Amino acid sequence: MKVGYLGPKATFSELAVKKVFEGFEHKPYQTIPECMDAVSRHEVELAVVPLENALEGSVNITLDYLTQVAKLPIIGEITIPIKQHLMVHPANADKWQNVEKVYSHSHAIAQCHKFLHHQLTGVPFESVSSTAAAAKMIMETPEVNAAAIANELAAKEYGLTIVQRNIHDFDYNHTRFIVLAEKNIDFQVVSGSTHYKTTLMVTLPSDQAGSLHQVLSAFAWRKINLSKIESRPMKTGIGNYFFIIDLEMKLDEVLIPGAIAEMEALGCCVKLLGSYPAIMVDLH
Ligand SMILES: O=C(O)C(=O)C[C@]1(C(=O)O)C=C[C@@H](O)C=C1
Repeated sequence: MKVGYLGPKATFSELAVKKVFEGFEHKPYQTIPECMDAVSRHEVELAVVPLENALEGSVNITLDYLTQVAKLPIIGEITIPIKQHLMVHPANADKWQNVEKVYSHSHAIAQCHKFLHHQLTGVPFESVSSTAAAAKMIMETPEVNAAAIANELAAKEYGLTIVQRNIHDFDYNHTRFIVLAEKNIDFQVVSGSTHYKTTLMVTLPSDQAGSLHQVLSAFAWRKINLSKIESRPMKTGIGNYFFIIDLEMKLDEVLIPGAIAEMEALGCCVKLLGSYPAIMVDLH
């Protein structure tokens, strides 16, 4: 079975895939939408893409492309610890404090703002498609005194020298990855996890005061615990949002269907994005 992930080799996405999908064929893709399209094209059976980082929040392209274009079921979630390091080409190791530019994924840069502000004040940074893509670029351009923010595996994969370790601003740094598949693949068998979550996409009726309160009440009186609610633009005009709601329970036959029916009766549009096992992986 093939698993697509945000590449190139040595991204945090690959770390998650290597840890959970041992024995599967792993296939890197340049962007998150390309990962999802590969599942839709049946090029791979599964895709693992980043959804949310503990310091920087949601990876918006994942949410938007999943809900607006790919519309693939979420069948699993993998959370891994994130350690960001500053790395340079070995030829530039002794002059890293004078780097001309820092490259990484936008979320990795955001996780290291304090370090960049205090240790590399005024040095410009540029977002690229992933942390490993930044590392690969630094390896290919030794003549430029630039740095990448990436993980330990990327330094090894691309022969870079880590000049500053753990530059992320806060210690408790994790990223949630979602596993997407068209086929009904049982992630509990792969992960061994029995901790389930259910994710819904809810659009409120227009111009109905109190509708969000009604949505939250539909879960509250059923004692369904929410672990997240987040709004995202519908892209139909300023102020038009949909809500992503994570429930801390597996889809059952009474409570969640009852809450969905109640919300729909109140004029909401509700879509089940998935009910799936979630696993926290220790990379050691
Ligand atoms: O670029 C990578 O290495 C990724 O796997 C993407 C990603 C992300 O999008 O958040 C994953 C974990 C980190 O938060 C930094 C980047």
